Amino acid sequence: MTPAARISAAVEVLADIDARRRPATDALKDWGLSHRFAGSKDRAAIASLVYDALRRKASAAWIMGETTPRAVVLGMLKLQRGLDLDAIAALCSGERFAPEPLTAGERARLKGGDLSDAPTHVAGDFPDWIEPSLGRLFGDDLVPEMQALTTRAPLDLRVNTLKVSSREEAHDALPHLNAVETPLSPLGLRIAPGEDGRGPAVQSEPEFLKGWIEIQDEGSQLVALLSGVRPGEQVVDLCAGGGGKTLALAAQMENHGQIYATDNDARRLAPIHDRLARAGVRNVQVRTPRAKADAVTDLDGKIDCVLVDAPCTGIGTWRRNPDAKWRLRPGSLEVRRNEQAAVLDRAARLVKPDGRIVYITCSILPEENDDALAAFMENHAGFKPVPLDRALEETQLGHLKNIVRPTAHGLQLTPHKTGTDGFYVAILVRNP
Ligand SMILES: C[S@@+](CC[C@H](N)C(=O)[O-])C[C@H]1O[C@@H](n2cnc3c(N)ncnc32)[C@H](O)[C@@H]1O
Repeated sequence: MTPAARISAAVEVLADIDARRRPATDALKDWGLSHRFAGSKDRAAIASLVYDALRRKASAAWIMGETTPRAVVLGMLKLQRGLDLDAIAALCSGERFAPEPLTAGERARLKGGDLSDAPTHVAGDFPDWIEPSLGRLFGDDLVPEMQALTTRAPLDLRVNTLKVSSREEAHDALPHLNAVETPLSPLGLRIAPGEDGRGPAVQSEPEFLKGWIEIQDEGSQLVALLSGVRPGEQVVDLCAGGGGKTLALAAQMENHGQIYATDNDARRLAPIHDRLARAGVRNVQVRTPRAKADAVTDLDGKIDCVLVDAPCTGIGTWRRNPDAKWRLRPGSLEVRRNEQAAVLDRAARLVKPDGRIVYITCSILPEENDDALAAFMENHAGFKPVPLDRALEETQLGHLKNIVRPTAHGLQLTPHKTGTDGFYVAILVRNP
């Protein structure tokens, strides 16, 4: 397919997403099935155009003065891909499979359109109803913070110290990936996104299959390190899901002590078994829930650290899931808030005196972060947040002190500040 034909295809896919209100992955898959002549490179390039258009949906429509899929793609080519008017006009030749030639109005918009008068939610490409909440966190930094969430994320790897002695060893074994060390996590390697937005097929590398490396955003690595889990502790990973954090905790504990990994959704937990085996983890007991039964009741009051990697809106991962932002609704935030209250309540019963809850989300909404903890502490007087500086020093992460955004009870990582996904973490200690 020509580059122009790929643009026509992206416009078609965006129209399908709009018309049928469906996730981008489904629309892209259907397009691929009904256009079997398109090769994998074409499909990747079209997906990349669609995701870039979703990243800049509001701002691209603003500079073009209309919200059609064609306008959004044209505006994105200017804003996200940095193409000038001539380059965009050359793609829109009207020839077979290429988009129709630019109209005079489109030319004028592509030449002169900018975001100087755009409302904040347009300049930052997010739904307007979350502006008051985001404003509470970011203040004057709101637009740059949200613009950083419209960029493409790199592919980060965590080096598994249960299998490899150092980050350098893993790095040197994978020279063809052109990875660099992550600046903040001592365990991370970073691969820049390719031109089509795709990273290399890391999962088929022999080193991945041997468990030397895991795919994990640097932010996720940092919040796991901040939990401060130590060899010998008793730990519950209450929302373990596929086990991303569990694996990181096991490596920090050097396979000593015990982690109980559970989740209320047995299907989400299922992949953890293979991942634990591959990573050489020996100190994790997976507690799969049976029917609705609580799988960790026997541990109440006995646990040093309960990790609550809470269900959340996932706003902090919008770099990776840009279509999620346009599907977010107040109702879904409310559902997540109720779930967060429920998991925190459950965590409280597990913690022993002087033990701690480490609360994590991949969200930047205060409602899911500080507010959730404030509500929790109102009902659980025995829990207090650990001061940020102390938590960072104790986990050898003092270098983050002037980079992260402190909040009332924890800290916020963001693409703008830390170059990571938007993770929030807070540590609450139970009275002795
Ligand atoms: C952010 S995901 C966890 C990701 C995982 N920790 C990782 O690092 O890959 C949140 C998880 O919380 C689980 N969850 C939601 N409500 C829960 C509850 N009441 N008890 C336990 N797990 C719950 C969801 O099934 C989901 O797997």
